Amino acid sequence: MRTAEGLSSEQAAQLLKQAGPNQLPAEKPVPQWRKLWGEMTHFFALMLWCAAGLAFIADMPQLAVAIIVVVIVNGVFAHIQQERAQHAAARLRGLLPADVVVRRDGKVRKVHASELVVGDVVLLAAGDRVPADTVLLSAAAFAVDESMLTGESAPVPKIAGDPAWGGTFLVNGYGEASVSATGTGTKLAGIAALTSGAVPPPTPLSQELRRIVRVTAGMALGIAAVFFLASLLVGFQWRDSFLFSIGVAVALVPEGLLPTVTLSLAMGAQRMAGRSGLVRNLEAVETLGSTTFICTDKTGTLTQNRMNAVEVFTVAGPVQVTGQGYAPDGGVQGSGVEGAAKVALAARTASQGRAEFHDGQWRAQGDPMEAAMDVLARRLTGTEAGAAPWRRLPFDPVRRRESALLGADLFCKGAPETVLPVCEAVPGPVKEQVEVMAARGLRVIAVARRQLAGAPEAWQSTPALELETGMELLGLIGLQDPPRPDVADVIRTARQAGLRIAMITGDHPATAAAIARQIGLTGSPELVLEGADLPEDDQILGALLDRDGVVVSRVSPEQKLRVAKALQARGHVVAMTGDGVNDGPALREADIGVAMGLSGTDVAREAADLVLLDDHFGTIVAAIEQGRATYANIHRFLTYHLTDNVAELTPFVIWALSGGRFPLALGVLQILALDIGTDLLPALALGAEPPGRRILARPPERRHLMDRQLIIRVFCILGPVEAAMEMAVFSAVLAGGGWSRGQVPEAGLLMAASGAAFTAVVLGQLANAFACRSATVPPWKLGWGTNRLLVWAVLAELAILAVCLYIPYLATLLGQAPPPPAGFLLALLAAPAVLLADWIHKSARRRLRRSRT
Ligand SMILES: Nc1ncnc2c1ncn2[C@@H]1O[C@H](COP(=O)(O)OP(=O)(O)OP(=O)(O)O)[C@@H](O)[C@H]1O
Repeated sequence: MRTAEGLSSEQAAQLLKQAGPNQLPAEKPVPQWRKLWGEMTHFFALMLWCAAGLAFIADMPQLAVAIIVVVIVNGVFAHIQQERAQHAAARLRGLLPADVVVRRDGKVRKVHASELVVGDVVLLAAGDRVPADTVLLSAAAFAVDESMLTGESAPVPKIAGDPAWGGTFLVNGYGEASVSATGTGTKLAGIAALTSGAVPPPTPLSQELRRIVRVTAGMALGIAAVFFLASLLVGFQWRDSFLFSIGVAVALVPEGLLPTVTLSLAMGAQRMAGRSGLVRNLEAVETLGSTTFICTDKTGTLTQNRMNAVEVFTVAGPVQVTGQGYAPDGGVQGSGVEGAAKVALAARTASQGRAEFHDGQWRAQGDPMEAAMDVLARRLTGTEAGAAPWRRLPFDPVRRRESALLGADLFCKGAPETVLPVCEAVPGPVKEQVEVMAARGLRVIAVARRQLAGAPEAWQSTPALELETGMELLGLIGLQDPPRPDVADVIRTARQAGLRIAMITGDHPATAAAIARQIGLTGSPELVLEGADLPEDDQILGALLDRDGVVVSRVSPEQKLRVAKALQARGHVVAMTGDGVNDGPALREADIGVAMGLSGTDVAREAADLVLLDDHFGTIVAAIEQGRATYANIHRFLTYHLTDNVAELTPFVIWALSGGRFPLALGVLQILALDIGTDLLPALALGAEPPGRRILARPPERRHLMDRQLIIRVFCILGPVEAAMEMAVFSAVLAGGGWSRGQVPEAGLLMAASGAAFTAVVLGQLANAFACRSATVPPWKLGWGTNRLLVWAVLAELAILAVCLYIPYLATLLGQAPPPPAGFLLALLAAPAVLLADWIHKSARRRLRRSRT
């Protein structure tokens, strides 16, 4: 059934129906109940379970039940958030490119990897992931990385007849292979089942969160113990003392924090995807936010990757080739057109990429530079590509050239520095001409030929380095690749955001410098380095590169890795792009490895944290913007949550300081109602805040989530004001009801006063939610309605407040009653009080910053 031409579409469709898609078996999903159980047995939850158990022992069943309800509600909520985040991550993974080149119906076509069937003939090139188990039909310099199957990282050479296993990566050469097993039938499927339990190492964000959990839990337990002892000393019964200490512990545990962080990251990731940036793990969103240095390549990222050969230089002189982009028509001006045609034909033979004519334009199939060679040959000779070479010596970034053997001839094209030295005679003006063309921003490719002596078979297995010697130089081709139109603006924006940018390219220094100048990337003074000249010492290298606008040309993948390490050693958070087969180590080493979705290799995508679906430099900056926004959001709702904790803890502190003479304003159940009732939705809405306009107008910050600014805001400004209002309202209602210090207030009065205190905290938090939207600007300047979700969330918060106050059963359970009208009016003041304090603090900070600068 299989022919060298591959299957027909009908055969493939039928086989696909029979065998099913070429997908690894889905990991056996963890049952929902197990996940839910996990949410109810993590550290915070265990603390609460203990509290509930102790409450039972202490004969407080109501409290125990309430705490259990809290654990369950919180667990379900966290579970829903995690599921949503995981679905979002899975959806994003589904967007990753997964096309495979096959022969079907006698034609070369692209199909989705999942559509492969046994018998398909796939075309593989260096950088590809082998899409299914295959047997090689032909192979040239074919070497695969099988480390995912065997753990062995050295590339394994393969020849025709050898198997190439699905999931491995082709790191060198090219070939054709026939699919022998797909999906669950592949070798990888068996192994994937074994390794699916592997746990990835913790990321900086998860470490930071663990730190916060440990600190807050430690604080909660410590303070609760102090309260327990204090209340015993004051003369309370152990049962009451115990009740207080549970209240304190519960008040200090930010229950909803972790799921809110996960969801916020997932939302950030989804927004990035909306702007063509795909993160491969959620935590990368946060790391992107703290990026300080971008190392970007040139072709396709800063330029359009629409190569066009505009000049051919032969010994007879330069020939200008006209024709816009890939437009079909084009002419030639200059002498020696015949010589130029010879150069073009040789370059095309040494290329695998081709151009196809569609909708009045040439479109690249494969490498755009090689497609440009095809267009050039068509323009100069009017001929289509002829017979295929019988052997290819594919491009690699060390040789920087590519050759093909056709009949008794070897045709070679590549970087002039690597082609000219292997030519027998290089006419004087050629080297000069390379510099002249490169200085105009052209990518210069040298083209050469060698006539092989004897029968071609004798050269069948001669290594590339031996074949590519003693050549005759045919000429130079100058290719133009215009910069992306908006890249200069993006670079300006990135600069405003305090990001440093370096161009790290494999191209010629003069070409790279010219493009860098065109797009305004070069710094002053201009610094253009060559890979070979980089200092040996890593510290000196770091010091040399640690500035804006450096161009490093002719770099090898190993040098890229050194650059990433050297900049990290200087304290930078480095984003590094890469698309080649050997870029994996540099991408993994960088804090953010960035791969290309359109032009990059599967190898690079596999190693990357961020995949640019449009290959555009601007997408990196947009992703950094979103990363910063997400970090700011986590900061926002952390500020919001912790402020509430201050208001929740204060009644206990005052009660303890007064030696138990001042009644307790809030009970444990009210605190739980605040934490998981009124607070959760506004916190979520803060996590969804869109990026602020000025988020890229600030320099990058590398800071802890719980930094000094947050601690001052929470514990010195917002928290104390909210707590002061709560206690003032509580005291006022008590006093209005005739209570005086030292007395035990009558139960109804205490409940009404407690209801007023509860109301004050909820309204204070309502204002706080708006205040937390910005760390510098008061909420009225942001516009009250610019985060719609927050408006809905505070409306829901008010509804929950009303339910907690006016549904008698619930109010009694919480230990409160609706406050009297005067108490209610007073509680309303909590909102403007928080806003006022926030405004004064922000203005003072602004003034301080101004006076400092
Ligand atoms: N297919 C090819 N055939 C021959 N020579 C090539 C080919 N591709 C690239 N070269 C040569 O090798 C040099 C380095 O190319 P390489 O692809 O490694 O650079 P790069 O890092 O991807 O460049 P950029 O930063 O522009 O994306 C090029 O400047 C060119 O001279």
